[in-house]
Amino acid sequence: MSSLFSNTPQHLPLKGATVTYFPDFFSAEEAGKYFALLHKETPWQQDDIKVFGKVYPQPRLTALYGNNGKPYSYSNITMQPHEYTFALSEIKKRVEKIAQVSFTTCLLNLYRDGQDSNGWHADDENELGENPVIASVSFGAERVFKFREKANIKNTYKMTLNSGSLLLMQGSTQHLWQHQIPKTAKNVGPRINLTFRIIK
Ligand SMILES: O=C(O)CCC(=O)C(=O)O
Ligand SMILES: [Fe+2]
Repeated sequence: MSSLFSNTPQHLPLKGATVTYFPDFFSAEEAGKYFALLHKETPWQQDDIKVFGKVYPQPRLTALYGNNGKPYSYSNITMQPHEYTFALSEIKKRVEKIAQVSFTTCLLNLYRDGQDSNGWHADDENELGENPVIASVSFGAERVFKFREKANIKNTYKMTLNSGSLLLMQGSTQHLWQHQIPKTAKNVGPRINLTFRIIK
């Protein structure tokens, strides 16, 4: 249910996880400005992923930024970081105030339309350390975001991530739950997602 004070953080009811949703972390004006800037200025790339031995183009575009030169590897892809832009540093500072950690790295995802997606996964790569803090910012089209419990994949939780929102995942979340952005047949516009992480 949406409350009158939608700026209030919402703690998601996921067993054993610590996930907090801030629906209006950025104003609509800021979100629109950042969406346009990042859409235009980011050197988007499309890597190939291997699924059950077959190679496919990843169903979205990505870019990696970092302040310690460390690459990030997942799904057989290794990405090298670009240096933070002014806009990304501004966003990083805002997010760090709430998350109370210093992030090194930001993975950007561009979902061009409803056919772009992100399959079930947990952000549990070794270089993220035990109990990673992951701060996920969304700009542009609204998309459905789903969680499922690893120990009981029928136990799912579905929400919509709106433009300007922040989703903070902490504690045991990545150990116990997976998440995804499913494809949608709806006619949706592009969406940009930023996930701030710490790579040791
Ligand atoms: O686009 C999103 O909201 C999720 C992105 C994500 O899960 C990831 O990049 O690891
Ligand atoms: Fe993720």
